[in-house]
Amino acid sequence: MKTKTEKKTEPTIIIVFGGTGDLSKRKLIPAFYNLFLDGWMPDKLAIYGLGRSEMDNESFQIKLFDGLSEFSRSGVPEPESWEKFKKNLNYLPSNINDQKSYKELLNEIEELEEEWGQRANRLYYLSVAPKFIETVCRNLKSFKLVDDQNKDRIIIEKPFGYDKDSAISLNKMLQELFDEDQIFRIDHYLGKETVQNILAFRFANTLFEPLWNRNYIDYIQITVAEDVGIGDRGGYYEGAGALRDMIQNHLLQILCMIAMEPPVTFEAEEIRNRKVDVLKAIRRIPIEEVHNYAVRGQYASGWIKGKEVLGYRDENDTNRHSQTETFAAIKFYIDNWRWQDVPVYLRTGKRMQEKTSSINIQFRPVPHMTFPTSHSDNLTPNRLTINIQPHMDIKLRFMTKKTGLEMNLNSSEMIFNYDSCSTQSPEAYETLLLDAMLGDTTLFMRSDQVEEAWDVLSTIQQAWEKGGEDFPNYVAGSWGPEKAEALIARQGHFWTMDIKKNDKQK
Ligand SMILES: NC(=O)C1=CN([C@@H]2O[C@H](COP(=O)(O)OP(=O)(O)OC[C@H]3O[C@@H](n4cnc5c(N)ncnc54)[C@H](OP(=O)(O)O)[C@@H]3O)[C@@H](O)[C@H]2O)C=CC1
Ligand SMILES: O=C1O[C@H](COP(=O)(O)O)[C@@H](O)[C@H](O)[C@H]1O
Repeated sequence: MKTKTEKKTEPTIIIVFGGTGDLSKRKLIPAFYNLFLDGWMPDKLAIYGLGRSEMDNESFQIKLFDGLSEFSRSGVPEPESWEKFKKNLNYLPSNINDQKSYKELLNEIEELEEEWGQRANRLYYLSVAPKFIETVCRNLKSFKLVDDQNKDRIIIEKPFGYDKDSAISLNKMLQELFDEDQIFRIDHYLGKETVQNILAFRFANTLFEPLWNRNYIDYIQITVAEDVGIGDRGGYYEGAGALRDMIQNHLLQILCMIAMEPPVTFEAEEIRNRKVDVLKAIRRIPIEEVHNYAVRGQYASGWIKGKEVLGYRDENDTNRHSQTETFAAIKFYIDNWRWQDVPVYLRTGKRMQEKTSSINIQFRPVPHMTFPTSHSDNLTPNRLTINIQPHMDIKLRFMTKKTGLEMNLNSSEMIFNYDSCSTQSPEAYETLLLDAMLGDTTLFMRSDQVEEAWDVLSTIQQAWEKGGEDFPNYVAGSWGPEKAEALIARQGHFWTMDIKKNDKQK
């Protein structure tokens, strides 16, 4: 298997539908720029931003420069690097619904390829609302902008469908037009350094794998908490909610990486097969049982870090009686030999007290208490914490003797901290865009993964669509609704954010 360095990207033309949009400015162009700075981009490179807005190349470049200055991990571009990079940036006014635009795009691409004296790899990034995906794809095919004989690829942003049926139709349409290995369904969490590291941590060490099962693990928690609200994405979010926006993709994908069986090789299909096995094994929750397994919430106004913030219904004034959840917590079980009866708790929410994403693997308590109770007050079960962001580290909690003449116990931690690494972590989009250019689908979602993930959630979606929740039910700046505490407390478990006082071994 070749490394990325050995593969080296071939002459490439990148076409961003939605090039004037938020994602392009904040994530995509900064990612392309950093790949360029780090020498990953081919010498023959062109990036086309597409949108309806009227502007010329120069104003487009200025807009992107501002975006880079604000959002790129490398900060304000150095003049020399920027001058070199901006030569690759072009703007093409275009309307997705107008066939003339595809003809113009084809002319533009063919002229450039003629100038280069060769056919380039064409990478189409669909950074547009889901309703446009079909129109763009059908036109890419009919205008022969994508050719399956060449290394042309299409990146599709989330949300991928709205539910299982819509995802199946979307997949059907895409697979009619393109080969599966040309389709890159992106989930940016899979590009995060800390998420990719789960595979290295689990499968490049002998230490943890023997313990990684129901015999030693009591329960698993995955939290993705955000302190931001929905901002100006209300139009999209109102029709999505936390279940579709975060759980269906990011949290279930993290769960797959935690729970999957060891892959035999690091090949894309092998990794994707092992992940889809997990999704298939997740126990489906009967619709009448949903209230026992899943909790939803919506934020009211409150305070975050000393700043007063609006409630969801005020922030998103499209629906004053909105029943859209901005928080979701779910208890799952995975029905297989490794994980039978181990609860897996997922939770995510907006306007929570802090931005923090972490995975906690809670090990079982010791089977027998060797030490006298008076000396073991602090005895806590082992716990492995994988902090995804903003703190990036892996912590292993274990018991040690407290220094002194008595045999008293103390909880200690071993920490691997990414700050100690000599190289700065690339942004998730950098990893994923480079992989897409190289044709590596490992970190992208295959059609069956997406459909299976929707299937896992389908009864929850049905139950929640009926409405009936007394929203808003949590204050901005808290850790979500009280029911989320009860969901986990019922089994004597607790969310690790609130552990300080109660974290004693039973
Ligand atoms: N922003 C984010 O953080 C994230 C976004 N996503 C997904 O990425 C996609 C894009 O999101 P985002 O950038 O936020 O959206 P924006 O609303 O900011 O951008 C939408 C883009 O679509 C273009 N557009 C709209 N209608 C047309 C049309 N008829 N013809 C041509 N272009 C059109 C707009 O250009 P113009 O107005 O110039 O026509 C604009 O460039 C969505 O699917 C979203 O769900 C996913 C994860 C995070
Ligand atoms: O996909 C999405 O992710 C972001 C959170 O991403 P992060 O990398 O900042 O953790 C979330 O805010 C957004 O609602 C969702 O669409």
